[in-house]
Amino acid sequence: MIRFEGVTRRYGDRAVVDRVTLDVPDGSICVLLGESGSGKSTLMRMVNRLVEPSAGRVLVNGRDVTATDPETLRRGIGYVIQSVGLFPHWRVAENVATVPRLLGWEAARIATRVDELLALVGLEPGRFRDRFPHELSGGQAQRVGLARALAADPPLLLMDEPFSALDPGTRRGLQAELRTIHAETGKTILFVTHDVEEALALADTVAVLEEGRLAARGRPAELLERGTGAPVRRLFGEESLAFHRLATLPASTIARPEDAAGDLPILPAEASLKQALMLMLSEGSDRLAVPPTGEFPGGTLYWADLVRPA
Ligand SMILES: Nc1ncnc2c1ncn2[C@@H]1O[C@H](COP(=O)(O)OP(=O)(O)OP(=O)(O)O)[C@@H](O)[C@H]1O
Repeated sequence: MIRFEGVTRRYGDRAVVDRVTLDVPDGSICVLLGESGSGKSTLMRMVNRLVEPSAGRVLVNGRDVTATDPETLRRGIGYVIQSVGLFPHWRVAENVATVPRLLGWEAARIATRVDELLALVGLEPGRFRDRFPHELSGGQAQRVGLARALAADPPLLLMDEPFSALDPGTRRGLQAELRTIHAETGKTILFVTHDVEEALALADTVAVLEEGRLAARGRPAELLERGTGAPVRRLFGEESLAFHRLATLPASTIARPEDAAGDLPILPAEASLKQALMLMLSEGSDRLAVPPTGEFPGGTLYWADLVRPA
């Protein structure tokens, strides 16, 4: 779906993006992760032509983006940014309808679509469609920004640190909702963040940028395998690498296939080993019951087993 082919962007004699080659498959969430100034936003902005490459090519569906005029290109790509950028004098419904109006949809179709999208992003249409942006919390405004980006049903979404300004609880809630929306809509999502936990919570694949170069790439569990390279260790922190690795492994992988005896705290099978560790600490228990689900027959998770894969 998106292909970066040897993409470089120079400002003066400095390459802020340096020969990046990367594929983002259809329907996946790829997170660009790196420290401030590593070139994440610049790389992303070459997809919708807010920045042009100095060398190399960006292809969307096999087509070089420079072959499509920027306006047409952008109408087919949802874009969500940290500052949201809602029009302050337009109501929520008008903001969400920006692209459908540009595309000339009929009023009734737009109204239906707006309500459908507000519900999708967790805002009750009756309560929110007529509000102005200043009547929204930061988290609600971000939800409206996401609804607006999804309005014309673009197959591709670019999200540049969309949740960075939110408090941790709201941020985790929106991350979970983005995963649900992704599962329901099958969009291809390119997501920029400098937050390693956010990357692990969202990504199918993580692409690590360091000083403009692609320093590592893989599924979260692959990326954090023992023996991972220096850029990943630097970014995740040497001393917390093992802790982050637990977040990439599901509890079901190491639960012992035995019935939970007694009254143990319950952990869902799809929870990560990091969540298991947190539950053990908060409940003061060295065992957890993992109930059966799907293929998983159920079992018991032991503290002693948990510390081994880390
Ligand atoms: N228009 C520009 N002119 C000159 N330098 C630029 C320009 N845009 C970006 N840069 C530089 O390119 C580098 C990469 O910037 P970019 O915004 O892509 O990084 P980033 O990884 O997204 O950082 P952050 O997480 O802080 O947003 C930075 O050093 C920045 O100062």
